Amino acid sequence: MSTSKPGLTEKPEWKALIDHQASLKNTHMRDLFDQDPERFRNYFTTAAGISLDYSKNLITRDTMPHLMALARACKVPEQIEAMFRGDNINTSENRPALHIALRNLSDDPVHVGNDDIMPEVRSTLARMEEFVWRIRSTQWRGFTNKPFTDVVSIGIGGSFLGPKLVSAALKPYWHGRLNCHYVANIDGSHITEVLRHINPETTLFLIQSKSFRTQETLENTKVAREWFLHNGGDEALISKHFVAVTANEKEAIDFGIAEENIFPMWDWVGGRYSLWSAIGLPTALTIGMENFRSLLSGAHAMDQHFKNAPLEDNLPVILALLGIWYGNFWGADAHAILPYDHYLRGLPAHLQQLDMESNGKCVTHDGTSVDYQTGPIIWGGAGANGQHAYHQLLHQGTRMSPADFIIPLRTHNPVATHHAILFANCLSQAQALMRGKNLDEARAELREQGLDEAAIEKLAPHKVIPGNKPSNTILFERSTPRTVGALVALYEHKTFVQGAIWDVDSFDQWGVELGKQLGQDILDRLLASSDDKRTDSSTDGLIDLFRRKHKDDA
Ligand SMILES: O=P(O)(O)OC[C@H]1O[C@H](O)[C@H](O)[C@@H](O)[C@@H]1O
Repeated sequence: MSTSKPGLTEKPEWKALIDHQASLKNTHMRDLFDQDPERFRNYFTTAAGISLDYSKNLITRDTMPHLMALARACKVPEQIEAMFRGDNINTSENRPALHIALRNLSDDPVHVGNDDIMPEVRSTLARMEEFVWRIRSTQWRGFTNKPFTDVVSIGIGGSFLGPKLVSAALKPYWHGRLNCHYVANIDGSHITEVLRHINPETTLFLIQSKSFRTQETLENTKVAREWFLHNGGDEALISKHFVAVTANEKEAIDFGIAEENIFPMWDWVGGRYSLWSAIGLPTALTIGMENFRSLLSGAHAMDQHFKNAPLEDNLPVILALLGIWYGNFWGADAHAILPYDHYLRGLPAHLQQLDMESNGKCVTHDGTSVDYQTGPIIWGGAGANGQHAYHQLLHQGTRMSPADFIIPLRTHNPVATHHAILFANCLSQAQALMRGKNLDEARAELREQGLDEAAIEKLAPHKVIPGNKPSNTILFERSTPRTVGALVALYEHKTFVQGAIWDVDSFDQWGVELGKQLGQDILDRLLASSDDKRTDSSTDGLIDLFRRKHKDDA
């Protein structure tokens, strides 16, 4: 590494963690639980309505102090301050990352340069409020004067996953007549399937794109517009049915969106952090503005906790450090997000973008190549479904993937004893991962079933479950706007802390650009009347296949 400052792996705190990990290699978590009856209490903490049990981790009383020392050596507290202060922490794009301003419900200013951005944030919220009221109260109607029944949000990436997650998470709070649909993919089947079921007279389109340059979003918007014009609408009626959220007002206007129908976005909000802005309009339209403000208040409560709590009690910091512990010192490549809540089933997809786009980086702020692992592969899905599918790998596979079990204490839908069963499933999975089953236990179990000794010896190794697999359990009262807001903000800040330790820019995403550039060139070749350009034999061969097939079709 050609850096003048000592790199992360040269820090004494890093080296101390390597030694500490070596000292724990032969420790089993079940012994740690047996030795300390207070273990649950010692590793349980609550903030902003979210509780975290992190007792089922490969940690002793020395581990967290070591990790906290690393966080301090990496100036995590200073970096938290810098984020809240509005410093240009997105160094490659020379901008701040101020999603915290979008849910700043205090009277405190938030500055970008010398300007307080809060008046603009508040006035946008007020505009959203008025818009939501006009649609929901049916003051604003479709071109045949019928109230809207459907909202179609067209957007992708950060302009899709966040609002989709939150809208689904808060389904119990949907009230009124509005259905909400999302169109993201450039696969024509996506928009076709949505348009098939809606009526142009009663459909409102929300075009969601920070840049207003994203191919998928613009192409899908063109299709929606054509569909509208061919099904009773005309140019003069577009402004009744098309609304945009963007930081690029000019291109939205050029595209044909009426100026008064454009809600602002700002450079200082990353797409994957934007569900709190007007990008959240699909959510606000379905749950109402009061609930949307509660969502913001939950996130704000987590922001306050993150900003003010000591590192030792700081939920995002604890989660981040545990992730560092496994990714950098135990060789884990992945991290599982396992929501035991039907409404939160979109959380793994949202966190995939949040975490992998933020911390999937290989150079530090100053452009030096890292010599350590950065962001993990985020994966997961709803429990208990996953137990009947991929949990097998968690229990007996050779790879390490720490997991977050996420579950509300109470359900919106108390059906029979379902919630107790769901809760039992969640706890038993975490317990099984922690305890496992050793060879003696496997043998004893088979003996009880009456197997002979030869059969026992044959089968027992297959029934051994190593255990010692780490997990967190994240709990809250119920999936409400406030708790969902706090939960999503918790993961945003966790991601930030990890990026701060790895010294990467968590707010850019240059890696996604190359595919876009090459995609345009390939598209030109697919559609051209002839193609004699050559790049590499695989891409050329596949282009030829497509071209031949479409020539055959024609
Ligand atoms: O909101 P837009 O400008 O349309 O961007 C949509 C998405 O596309 C990009 O390619 C980025 O990878 C995402 O971070 C972004 O959220």
